[in-house]
Amino acid sequence: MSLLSIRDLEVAFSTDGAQVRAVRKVSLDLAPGERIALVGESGCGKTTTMLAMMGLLPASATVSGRVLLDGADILAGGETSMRPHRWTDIAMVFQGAMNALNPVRRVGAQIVEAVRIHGGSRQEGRLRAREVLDLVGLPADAVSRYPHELSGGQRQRAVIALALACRPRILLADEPTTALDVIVQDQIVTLLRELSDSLGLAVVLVTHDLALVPRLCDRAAVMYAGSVVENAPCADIVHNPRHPYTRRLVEATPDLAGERPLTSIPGAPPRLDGPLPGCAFQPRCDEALDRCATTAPPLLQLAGARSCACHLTEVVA
Ligand SMILES: Nc1ncnc2c1ncn2[C@@H]1O[C@H](COP(=O)(O)OP(=O)(O)OP(=O)(O)O)[C@@H](O)[C@H]1O
Repeated sequence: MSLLSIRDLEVAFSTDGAQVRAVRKVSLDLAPGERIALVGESGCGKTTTMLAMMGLLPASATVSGRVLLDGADILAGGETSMRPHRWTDIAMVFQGAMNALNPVRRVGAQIVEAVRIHGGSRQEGRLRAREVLDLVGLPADAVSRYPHELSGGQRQRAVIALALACRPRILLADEPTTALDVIVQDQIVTLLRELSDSLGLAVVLVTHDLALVPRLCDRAAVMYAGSVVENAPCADIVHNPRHPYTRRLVEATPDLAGERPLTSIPGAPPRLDGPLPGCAFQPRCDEALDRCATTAPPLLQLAGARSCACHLTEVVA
């Protein structure tokens, strides 16, 4: 059984009389200790999918579908069913979190507080703070440092330590290396991989940078305009992509394009506040068939534990 399964997740935001359908029928599975990536251009629904898993969407959001933890739906009961699992089973490193640590509280105190909020004593909190700071490779004196006394990479390690405070089984990491230099980026990716291996921690990495994905993850789900258009083991995503959008993403990624010339993807993703007839990628796709403009392709299961939503794949299959 999967540790976490998302089934037919839909999220819409009400804004100025319009409905933004940010997440459309997304289904994902995560096994214990597995590492998956959600990739795609800005605005394709990655963060919204993560926030739905944490039960942290704003009041303007309407959510449907199921989020199953150990087979039980934790979305159906709203906050009452989500709260017991937030941070203790599923934790999140938010986008930009390293700059959102409380600037006037020592790092250790912030971890002690997280433990106490979840029922631990101050003494347990102090012990756990030392443990998690050690786990993320920070020196023992980091416990009494203020965030501004740490480097960017150290602050990101502290944020990861904070997320691990209540021993979650799943870590959602939203753009955890953005705004860090390439050497520190590499250190954070290595840290996440080592933590996942040593703690059996399942990881969902959210990134727009496809080059990061094979360095950390077992498989990747590519999102476009709120939907998963391809889901496959990382090696297949990078070396044998089936969806034209995935192919264009690989060709636009410096570290993955190899000998091929780098090409950007023409045009922009569609607006999500109106109808999307047919395949959402069709206006930017140079392989589109007539039916792509009118009929949305279903997400087809293919051999090799992969799936793809493209009429061309259907033709080949
Ligand atoms: N609170 C909100 N109210 C209205 N629209 C929202 C809200 N949050 C997100 N959206 C819209 O939902 C869509 C998906 O956004 P989301 O942040 O999930 O994408 P993303 O792929 O994570 O992109 P990024 O990497 O830029 O965060 C976008 O069109 C965005 O404008």
